[in-house]
Parts: sequence; structure tokens; C-alpha cells
Amino acid sequence: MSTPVLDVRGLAYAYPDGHQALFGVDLHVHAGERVAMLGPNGAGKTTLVLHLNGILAAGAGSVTVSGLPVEKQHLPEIRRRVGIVFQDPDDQLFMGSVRADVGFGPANLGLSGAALDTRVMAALEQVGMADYADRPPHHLSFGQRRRVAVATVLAMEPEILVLDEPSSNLDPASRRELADILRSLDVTVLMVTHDLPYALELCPRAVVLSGGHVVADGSTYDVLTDDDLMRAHRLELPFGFDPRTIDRALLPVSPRTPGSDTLPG
Ligand SMILES: Nc1ncnc2c1ncn2[C@@H]1O[C@H](COP(=O)(O)OP(=O)(O)OP(=O)(O)O)[C@@H](O)[C@H]1O
Repeated sequence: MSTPVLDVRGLAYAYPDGHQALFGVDLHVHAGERVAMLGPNGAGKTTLVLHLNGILAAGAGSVTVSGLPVEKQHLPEIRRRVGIVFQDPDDQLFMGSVRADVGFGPANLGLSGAALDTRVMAALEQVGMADYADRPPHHLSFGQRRRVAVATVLAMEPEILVLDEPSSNLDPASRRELADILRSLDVTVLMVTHDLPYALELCPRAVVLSGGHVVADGSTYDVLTDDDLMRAHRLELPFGFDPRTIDRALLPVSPRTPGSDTLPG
């Protein structure tokens, strides 16, 4: 198989207060994969994500993105390659217009004029928000702000899109629309989520983190139907949801292949 786009090896991390949040985590993600990162509260998921673009520095082990180590001297390039969409879109939107917010990163990379405008509008098209380019972000609904937050990251043309709880606080229609958008993107996706049906619908592969360890890494269907694993790591399916009742031919396969994304939202 090809070199992983994301290669995490033996990653360990203790916070300054001494709390050990990660213990030798290994994770290898290849181009075009969509991977769900599952696990109970406090498992270390956010801690892991914060290592992917160097917000936190590894205590031990390594993280590389397309062969480039996540180290201080490479952070500008790493942050272009790894785009993180945080749970609260307001953490990422702070300009007076949607256009300015989405253009902020590419402008910092040196884009201007027509090239910048083309980049911004392409990102907004990808999330279905092109008509909102000149609106102030704070006048948009939460779901619209989340889409714009995704566009701010897409405008950097990242190699890996990392999403922290992308479906949280979305109504069912917005949740489905975001799923459609994520399926349409030609980018490697790592999605941290407690929304297990969303993980099954979008991500062929799931990694379970618990107590700072990777305790499972396999097909999302296999993870969600492993009752002992689920119970042991406080993973609970929503009331009435049973993956075994879903036609498996409708589930996405990894890595992405044409025609694999046929599960309706
Ligand atoms: N700044 C910090 N200082 C000390 N400990 C921390 C800090 N941030 C997180 N932790 C601890 O590290 C562990 C992992 O936290 P983390 O936020 O990575 O979990 P998580 O899997 O993202 O949880 P959740 O699903 O609740 O968001 C937890 O025990 C948490 O209390």
C-alpha cells in the first residue's frame, strides 16, 4: 500500500499537570480514506487531534503528514496540509463577511485578487454557501456557520480534513446535507464523533480510542456490531438503531471508489 497521508507512531502525551492522555497511539490513514475516531468522553480524541497540526507537541513518538514530520519548523506547511474544523464554528469565523473569513487563510499564503476570489468561491461552492459570500457570518444559522467553517478549511486545499463532532447541534436536514457535502469531497477525512450512525454512514473505517489507547481499528460496521467492545468502551448506539438491519451493500467502502457512496442520508 502507498505511504500513509497521516502516520502516527507511538504517540504519547502527558499534559503539563502530569495527566497522561495518550499512551503509544498508532494510526495510519491513506489518501482518500474517511475514518471515524470514536471513543468515550476523556478517551484522548481531542488530544490526538491537537497533535495533527502541532497545537500540541508529542511527548514521545511521531506524527507525519505526507512524509513531513509535525515539528516546529514545518508548522506553516503542516497547517496547510491538515485542516481542522472545530466543533464550534465561532472559533473559526471572526471576519466581517463569509468571503473574508474563507479568504483569510489563502490570503495569508499570498493569494490575492482573482486567484483569491476563485479559491474562496470554489470552497463556498463545495459547501453550498456561494450565495452567502457577502453576508456577515454572525447573521447565519448555526448549520450555515458550520458549513462556512468547513469552507475556511477547504480553501486551504488541505490533504486531510479533520472534523470534531461535525453533526453536533445540527437539525436532521442540516445533518444530512453536511453528510452529502462530506461524501462529495475529494479529500482524506478524519472525523471525531459520538454520532455512531453518522460514522457508519460516512466512514468505512473506525478507530476506537479509550483511555489513551487505540482499542479497535477496523470496519465501522464490525466495530459497531462488536457488542463486547462497545460495552467495554462505553459506546452506545441510539435507541432503536441497529446496524445489523442496514443493507451492507449501501455502506461506504474504503478507500473511496466510484459508486461506493450510495447510502442515502
Ligand atoms: N489541558 C488539560 N490538562 C490536563 N488534562 C487534560 C487537559 N485537557 C484534557 N485533559 C485530560 O486528558 C484526557 C483526554 O481528554 P480529551 O479532551 O483528549 O478527550 P476526548 O476523547 O476528546 O473527550 P470528549 O469526548 O469528552 O471530547 C481526559 O482525561 C482529560 O481530562
